[in-house]
Amino acid sequence: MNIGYLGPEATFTDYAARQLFKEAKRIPFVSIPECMDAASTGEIDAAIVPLENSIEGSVNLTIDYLVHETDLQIVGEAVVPIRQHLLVHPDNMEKWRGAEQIFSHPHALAQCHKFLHKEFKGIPLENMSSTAAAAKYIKKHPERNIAAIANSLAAEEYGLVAVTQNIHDYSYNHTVFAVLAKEGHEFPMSSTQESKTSLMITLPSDRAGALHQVLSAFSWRKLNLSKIESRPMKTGLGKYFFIIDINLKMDDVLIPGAIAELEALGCTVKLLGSYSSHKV
Ligand SMILES: O=C(O)C(=O)Cc1ccccc1
Repeated sequence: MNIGYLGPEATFTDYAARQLFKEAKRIPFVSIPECMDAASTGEIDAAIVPLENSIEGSVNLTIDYLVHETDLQIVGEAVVPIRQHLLVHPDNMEKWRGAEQIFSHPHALAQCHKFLHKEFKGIPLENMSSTAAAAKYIKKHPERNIAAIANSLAAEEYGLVAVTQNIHDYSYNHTVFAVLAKEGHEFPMSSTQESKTSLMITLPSDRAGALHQVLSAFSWRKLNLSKIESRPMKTGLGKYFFIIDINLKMDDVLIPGAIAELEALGCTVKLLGSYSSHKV
C-alpha cells in the first residue's frame, strides 16, 4: 500500500503516517494539494494531511481543497501530540540567540508566537511548506545563522541541534491528521478510539432560522456534534457552507434520517466521510 504525505521526511504528517500505517510505503509530496491530487488519480492509495490544530484551528487549505477540488473522502483520522523545538545547524549552536531569520510551516510559527515575540522580537519569520522543509533548508545553509521550528524527528533526520525544546505556547498542542482516499477504499487501522461522520452542508439562501433548523435535525435525534465550522463558498461575500462532525459512524437510520430532513429543508448535504479516530 502506498501512502502519500506532506513531506519531506520527518514532518509531523510523516510521524502520523508512520504511526497509522506501519507496513505501508510512504511517499512524500511538497504540498497538500499535490498529495491529494495523487490520491485522486490513483497514484497513491491514500493521502495523509493536517486538518486541524488545537492552538491554531483548521488547516483551511486542506478543508477547501477537499471540498472544492477533489472527490476524496475522509477514511480515518489520527490525533497526534505536537512538540515544537528550535533547531539550528551544529555550526551555529553557540550563537543561535542571534539568529537572523526563523523558518517553519505557518501553523508551527503561530503555535510558538509568544516564544518568538519574547525571544526573537523583530526577527523575520519565513513560511515554508512544512516544518521538515524548514529543517532541511537549515541543514543546507550552515553559513547562515538561521533556525527552524520543527520536531525531534526532523532534528535527527537533518542532523540539527534542538537548542530550545517545547517552545509551543500552550502545553496542550495536538493536531488532527486526515486520511483521504477515493470512495470505497477500506483501511485496516489499529487502536480505534471513536467514530465520526463529517458532513458538508449548504443552507438555502436567505431563510431566517435555517441554521437553527439544521441543528434541530441533529438535536432531536440526540446526535452529538463535535464540530461546526463555517467556510466561505468562494462565490461571494457572506456565502458560507458548514462542516459538521457527528460523533457516530454512519448508521442505517439516524444519520440518513437527519440528512433527508436537511434536504427537505432545502439544504445541500455532502458526506465527507464516516471513519474512525485514532490517538497515536
Ligand atoms: O509541517 C509539518 O510538519 C506538518 O506536518 C504540518 C504541520 C505543521 C504544524 C503542526 C502540525 C502539522
